[in-house]
Amino acid sequence: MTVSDRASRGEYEDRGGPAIHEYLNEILDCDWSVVARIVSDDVQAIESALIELCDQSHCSLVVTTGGTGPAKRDVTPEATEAVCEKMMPGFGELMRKVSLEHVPTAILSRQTAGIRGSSLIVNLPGKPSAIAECLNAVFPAIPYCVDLIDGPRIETKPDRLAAFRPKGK
Ligand SMILES: Nc1ncnc2c1ncn2[C@@H]1O[C@H](COP(=O)(O)OP(=O)(O)OP(=O)(O)O)[C@@H](O)[C@H]1O
Ligand SMILES: Nc1nc2c(c(=O)[nH]1)N[C@H]1C(S)=C(S)[C@@H](COP(=O)(O)O)O[C@H]1N2
Repeated sequence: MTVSDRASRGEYEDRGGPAIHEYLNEILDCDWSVVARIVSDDVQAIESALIELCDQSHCSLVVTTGGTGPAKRDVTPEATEAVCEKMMPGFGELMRKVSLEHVPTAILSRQTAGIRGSSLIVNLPGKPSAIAECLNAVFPAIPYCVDLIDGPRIETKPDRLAAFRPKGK
């Protein structure tokens, strides 16, 4: 799900959504399908889209890109927190840590993650290059997280990205 005023108005081509799709295609080794959405930096629009993806489309993983910074219209973390029952702050902590190896402004992202029902929502910054950088860091823990919330079994291509399940299976 792309959160961007300009991409939602068609002022520039959305490169974030396709980058998430391409990343997941490259690492996943199970049946899956994508539900793509582009919304403006509007808290109500973001919340409604997140609720729809989790409750109606039953997405086990919802990846957002954009709207995580300090600017007035950056409200993706607030919308995420509003729709989640549980926050998963470790995701944001790790993604900021690895992003700092790429840009000194990594600390400006308030990206977080949380659980709504059997769905995991993960925020990424808007820069398309941030997508693989952040997902490479947190994805090893995502399949087990989704197991724990009674989502479907997610398998990855081990030569591309090894999922870690503490019980080994
Ligand atoms: N979905 C996207 N596709 C392509 N480039 C993007 C996308 N989102 C962000 N970018 C690029 O990353 C920069 C920083 O992203 P940010 O989310 O802060 O956008 P912004 O300046 O708040 O504007 P907008 O919300 O209109 O995208 C943008 O200025 C743009 O160059
Ligand atoms: N990996 C990575 N993280 C990043 C960036 C980036 O280019 N790469 N940009 C930073 C900057 S400049 C900002 S302002 C914040 C918030 O970006 P967003 O508002 O597009 O979500 O993410 C930060 N995190």
